[in-house]
Amino acid sequence: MKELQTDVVVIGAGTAGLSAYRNAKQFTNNVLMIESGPYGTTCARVGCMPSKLLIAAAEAAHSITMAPAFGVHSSAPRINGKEVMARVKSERDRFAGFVVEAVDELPSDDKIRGYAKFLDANRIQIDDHTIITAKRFVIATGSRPSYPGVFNNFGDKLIINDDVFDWDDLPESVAVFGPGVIGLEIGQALHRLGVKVKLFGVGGAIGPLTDPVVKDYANTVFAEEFFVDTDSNVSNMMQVDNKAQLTYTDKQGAKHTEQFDYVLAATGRVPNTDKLGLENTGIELDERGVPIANAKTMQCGDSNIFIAGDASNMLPLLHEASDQGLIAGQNAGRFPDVQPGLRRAKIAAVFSDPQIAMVGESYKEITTRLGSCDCFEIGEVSFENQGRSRVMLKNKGHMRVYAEQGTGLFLGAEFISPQAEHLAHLLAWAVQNKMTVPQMLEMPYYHPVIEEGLRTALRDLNAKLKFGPDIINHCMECGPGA
Ligand SMILES: Cc1cc2nc3c(=O)[nH]c(=O)nc-3n(C[C@H](O)[C@H](O)[C@H](O)COP(=O)(O)OP(=O)(O)OC[C@H]3O[C@@H](n4cnc5c(N)ncnc54)[C@H](O)[C@@H]3O)c2cc1C
Ligand SMILES: NC(=O)c1ccc[n+]([C@@H]2O[C@H](COP(=O)([O-])OP(=O)(O)OC[C@H]3O[C@@H](n4cnc5c(N)ncnc54)[C@H](O)[C@@H]3O)[C@@H](O)[C@H]2O)c1
Repeated sequence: MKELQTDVVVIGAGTAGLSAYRNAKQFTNNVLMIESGPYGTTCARVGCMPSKLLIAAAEAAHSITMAPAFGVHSSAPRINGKEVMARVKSERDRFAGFVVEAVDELPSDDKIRGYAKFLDANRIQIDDHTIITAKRFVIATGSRPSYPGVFNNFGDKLIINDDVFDWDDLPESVAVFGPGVIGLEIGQALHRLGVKVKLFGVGGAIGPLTDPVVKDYANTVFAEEFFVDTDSNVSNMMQVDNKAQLTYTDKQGAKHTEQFDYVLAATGRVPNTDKLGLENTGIELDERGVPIANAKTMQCGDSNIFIAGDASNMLPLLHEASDQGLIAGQNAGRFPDVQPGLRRAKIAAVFSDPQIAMVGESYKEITTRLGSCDCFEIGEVSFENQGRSRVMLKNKGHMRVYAEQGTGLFLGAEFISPQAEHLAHLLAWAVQNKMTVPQMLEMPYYHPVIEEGLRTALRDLNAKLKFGPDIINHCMECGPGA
């Protein structure tokens, strides 16, 4: 067994780990980074980037399908699955290649390959070849898909997101379990690329939404396009004749037994903290075995251990992994001088069509915090008659915006709409700048743009806060269809 000593060990070379490594290095040269899997990060290899590449192909196909509604006719799209997957993989490899190149440039003595496990609060063992004694640690081990054990009945027909991006061709049929972010994005993209998709969920949940009005709208709009049952009843899961077979009960109560080429488990992810030997460190863990950390410093209790990225189970998103890695890395580097870092306004976007976005406090968080005190108001807008959205034939969506009574402080929003990714940024900037609804209405709005829909929602909110007049339907000074 090789023995090493260092100041800081970063476990995991994903987005959070790389950020932590770089930032810890600002304070000490003695930083080691441990990685058990391939370099390249989850985001670039099997996450954000390949999923958006698949969605881009689906959007191309969908725009051809929609063209006749504009009077533009061509033959129906012919989808070549091999070419679709070839582009997804070659572009994905390009993105992941940049990360691998960056890792290659790091000093080779700083990088150790193998699976790290804590022996105690100052020692980790890597596989069966190295023991490292370190003063501080950053856990940046990411997350992995989690699904009920019964799914294993599908045998090798059960897949996770990673497997989709290994395909050389598109399959004929996929049953997707979990209409959360991954299931919705990949499920709708596959459907638009001509794959027979059935998307099954539980309890009516859809995407990350918590606002019942927006959730209901999203449920309806996706179910109009393809088979989505967010409150499904599925049984008899098994593999038969080299196919995944299951029985589901439809909304009319009829039972259907169907076979699929694959079942995609998109039923959520769990932090990779359960096999790290954390019980040997003395740090406090929550009921899921995830270290309890300070969200401003990423420090676990007052220990020498920090955590970042999906492993922290705070907000499993790329920009959060990067920010948390920065904070954890700097604090591990300069420990015991631990300082709070910048935590930005919350923002999340789902790249479905229509897109879904959440900004600031969610409906669930606001109602939990403020209960039924009537101290917040909700403004809303439908995008069905919104001018720019109708022009583009993208007029599907509903937005709800929340603000505090009395102060008019903008708190957050949940919505499904065209170009939600962009609206979400405007709103997140407003949350971070602690803007009030009247201040947001003082900002410029061009015409005709989707942002005019946001303005309508804010005007509605402003009126409900008693800061402005009631909203007028078809208001003339707003511009036609605004
Ligand atoms: C399909 C999909 C689509 C997504 N799309 C988006 C998106 O559009 N936008 C967005 O913001 N986010 C998206 N995400 C989420 C985003 O990818 C993650 O939040 C982010 O990649 C997490 O980074 P990380 O550094 O925490 O983990 P990772 O990048 O997974 O890094 C963790 C690393 O730790 C290593 N490791 C684990 N255990 C050990 C150990 N014991 N010893 C050594 N090494 C270990 C792993 O091998 C891994 O390389 C998506 C995720 C998925 C799955
Ligand atoms: N666009 C993006 O930013 C993006 C894209 C993909 C993933 N991500 C990140 O990855 C995280 C994980 O995504 P995810 O989609 O795996 O998880 P998720 O938590 O978003 O969704 C899981 C879904 O599975 C459902 N579910 C649970 N058990 C089920 C069962 N037995 N049968 C059917 N449905 C079941 C849940 O009700 C939920 O709707 C997200 O929270 C997000 O932070 C982000």
